Amino acid sequence: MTIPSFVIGIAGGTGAGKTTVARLITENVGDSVTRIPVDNYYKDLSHLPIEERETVNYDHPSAFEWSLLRTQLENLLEGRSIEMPEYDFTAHNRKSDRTIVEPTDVIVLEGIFALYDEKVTEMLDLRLYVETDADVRILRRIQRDVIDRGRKLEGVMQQYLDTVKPMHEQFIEPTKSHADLIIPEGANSVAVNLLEEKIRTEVEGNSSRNWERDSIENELTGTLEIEDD
Ligand SMILES: Nc1ncnc2c1ncn2[C@@H]1O[C@H](COP(=O)(O)OP(=O)(O)O)[C@@H](O)[C@H]1O
Ligand SMILES: O=c1ccn([C@@H]2O[C@H](COP(=O)(O)O)[C@@H](O)[C@H]2O)c(=O)[nH]1
Repeated sequence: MTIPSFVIGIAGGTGAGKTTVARLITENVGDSVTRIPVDNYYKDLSHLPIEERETVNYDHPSAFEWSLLRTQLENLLEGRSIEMPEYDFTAHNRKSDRTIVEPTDVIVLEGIFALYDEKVTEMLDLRLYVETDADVRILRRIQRDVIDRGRKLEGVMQQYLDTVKPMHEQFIEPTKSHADLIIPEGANSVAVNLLEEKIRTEVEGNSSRNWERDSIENELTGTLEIEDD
């Protein structure tokens, strides 16, 4: 059983480069890392027709099932596997399938609201906010939403002006104050290299959470290790 030793939260606006930073800073730790997209915890809207789901404000905190995210993160931190929901951006809805996620040494929680909920934020060992100019972010978003998420340009522009931009200013940008580190211009190589090194060190066993992990494991196995020195 693995008790995660290092939990990282990566927040930032849409298109800021959160997923890219998450991938780059953890690509050298192989199977020791699990990525949890906060987007997977959008509420299940199966009871609404697609026309109504298209009009939901997905950039408001109330769009998320926070209780499920808290519980699942707690379970992972205590060494239990979870059934993580999956999300379909084209259908604006949760998928019927869930993914079994086993706890690993490093957990990366990533999403626009990764630093929003107090209880979730308390569970993080390192809080990052990726900061990228709004014009760069909207250009990236247009490209992604039209190509990968099957949206029309007019719809993407309207959604940006109606909800994405104002919610970013009201709710997402202020979470920057919860960050330990602000990463300018997304995946910049200096920040990526430093964070990569930090994560490697944590995986190799130097984190404070390892003390907690050892004691939980000892409790569970009923053993007590006495150090010689
Ligand atoms: N530093 C960067 N330079 C150039 N393109 C980038 C950079 N970071 C991310 N991108 C590109 O921008 C798009 C959005 O990045 P992504 O990491 O998915 O953002 P987010 O997860 O914050 O929405 C992707 O196509 C990605 O390849
Ligand atoms: O059904 C949905 C759910 C979410 N969105 C948009 O997604 C982004 C968050 O994803 P990023 O990868 O961080 O960009 C958020 O701004 C929502 O507006 C959506 O369009 N439809």
